Amino acid sequence: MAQSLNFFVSTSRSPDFAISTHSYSKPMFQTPNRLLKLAKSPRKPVVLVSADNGQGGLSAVAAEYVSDNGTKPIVTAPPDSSSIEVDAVTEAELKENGFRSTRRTKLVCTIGPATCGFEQLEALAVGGMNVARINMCHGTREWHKTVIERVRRLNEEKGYAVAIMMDTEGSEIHMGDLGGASSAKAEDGEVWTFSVRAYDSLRPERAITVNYDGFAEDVKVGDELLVDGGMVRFEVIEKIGPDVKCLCTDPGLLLPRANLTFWRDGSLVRERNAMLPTISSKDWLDIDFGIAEGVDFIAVSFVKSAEVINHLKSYIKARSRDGDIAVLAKIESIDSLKNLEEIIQASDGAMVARGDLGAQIPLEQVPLAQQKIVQVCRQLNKPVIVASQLLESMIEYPTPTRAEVADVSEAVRQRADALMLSGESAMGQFPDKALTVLRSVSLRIERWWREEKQHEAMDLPDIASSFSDTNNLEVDALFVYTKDGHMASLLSRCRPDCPIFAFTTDASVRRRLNLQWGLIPFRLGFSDDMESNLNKTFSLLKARGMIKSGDLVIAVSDMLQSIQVMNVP
Ligand SMILES: Nc1ncnc2c1ncn2[C@@H]1O[C@H](COP(=O)(O)OP(=O)(O)OP(=O)(O)O)[C@@H](O)[C@H]1O
Ligand SMILES: CC(=O)C(=O)O
Ligand SMILES: [K+]
Ligand SMILES: [Mg+2]
Repeated sequence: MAQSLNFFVSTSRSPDFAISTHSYSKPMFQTPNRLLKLAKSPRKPVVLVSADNGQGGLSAVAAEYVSDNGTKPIVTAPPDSSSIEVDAVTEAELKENGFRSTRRTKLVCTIGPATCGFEQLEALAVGGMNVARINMCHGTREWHKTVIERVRRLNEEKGYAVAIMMDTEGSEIHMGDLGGASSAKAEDGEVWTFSVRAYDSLRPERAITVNYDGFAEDVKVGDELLVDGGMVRFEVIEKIGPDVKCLCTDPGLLLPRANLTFWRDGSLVRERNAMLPTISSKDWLDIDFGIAEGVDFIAVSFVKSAEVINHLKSYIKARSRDGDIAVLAKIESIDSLKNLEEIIQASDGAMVARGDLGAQIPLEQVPLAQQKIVQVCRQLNKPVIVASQLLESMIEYPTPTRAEVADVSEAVRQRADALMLSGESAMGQFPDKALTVLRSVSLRIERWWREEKQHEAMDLPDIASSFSDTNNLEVDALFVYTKDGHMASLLSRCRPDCPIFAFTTDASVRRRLNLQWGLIPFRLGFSDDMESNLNKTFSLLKARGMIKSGDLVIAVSDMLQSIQVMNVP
């Protein structure tokens, strides 16, 4: 039976909106007309605040609703009305451990030779992979197509909602592919030749192809050449036509297509590639491929401004079947930091791409940049991924370093939406173990947040200041019925203590929601009648043992301006 609650309906505290409170008490709470009117004026946040859960003590829950008048309805065949799509791992987790223990931080795995087989992909899905990333820097389109098909098969056959993220190559300068070798060792004092010449079959010893034609003209004798942001260093000692002779000063392993940067007098040489477009002609072909294959996210490398994001978004809109590929901005250059807010505002999410970022700004600035990017994304309600070298040592070893565990913990503490594995899952020896480390560290830190009531003092202007009280109600789960996912992401942004069950009719919305903090996306056919939606959800979830009678649930929807609080019958 529904529980009796008193609600105060108010607009957010933001100075743009007048405070309007409205007390309301009903077993099944339906939004009063006053709220309906408010919510109907487009783009006005409305906050529903409940006080007094009937069991004494002040409690509050806030749900923010932004009217969706501008968004177009998504047309897809509704799923079978008698079923609910959820993956076996989530189902088992909910059954065994209940709501509290579900992982909130999402996990992205880069797929490479170590993980491209169907069984390997399945092992990652079982291990908690929410998003599979394919990096167009590596492999052929045929290879990527096979990976996409396998992930899709996994979703269809096993009920997963693993999303696909395509990461563009971008036009930064990088080495060639080492003629098929998996790596090459550069030793101290050796002289290597970097050249724009393509060595077709036989790569001479200590010779590296560079992908940028202007390379030999742009570098100067005395420049420092950094591979992968400093993993290996060279000094330019001589230029002979297209060949540039470089002396190895910091030895290390050269990996295929490793990124190259140049430093002169202690600062990064940027002019050389300022003219290169963010999205190269090869990238556009890859993007066409991604659109044709129906990827869920396109992550744009080396974004410099919001313009390129807007351009890509309109390109996708014109070409994609339902215009529903989300565009993520990779923050990995000085320019992207300079234009951070406008880039993130234009994007559907962002990635803290610490690998290249660390090659462009001093390493000691990377942690602060990360914190800033995560915060801006939260403010602007965009999902954010923390990426690169989280568990780098696990490429070779089965256990992480303590420092790596601390780094992962910090990203979880910052409440990033997602963590990403790169080489650890693409070509490492222990992809499943690395994923397990991300999963267990996430769970541990999230539990700490709840147990210690470590609710951040983050200022989210559009969310009721009663946000911290949200958790006092001790709700077991938030249910959100969402067509395009927007309402679900608003709830995710609040980072509540309880999991958010996001129900959507659309399989691609379900996959995209899988990147966002705390959302457990389900695919379910539903109508405008919330009462029947709830009854149906309860009976389907109860039948599968994912909820039980007495669980306290708050339900919101972006089709109807309603919020309901009830115990599962
Ligand atoms: N599809 C692939 N085929 C072969 N190797 C791959 C593939 N994807 C990734 N790798 C390997 O895994 C490593 C780490 O992957 P990652 O995606 O982080 O690439 P990256 O080269 O560091 O570039 P980026 O800056 O785009 O992340 C790569 O350097 C490469 O050796
Ligand atoms: C992920 C990525 O592109 C980077 O860290 O550079
Ligand atoms: K890339
Ligand atoms: Mg990068």
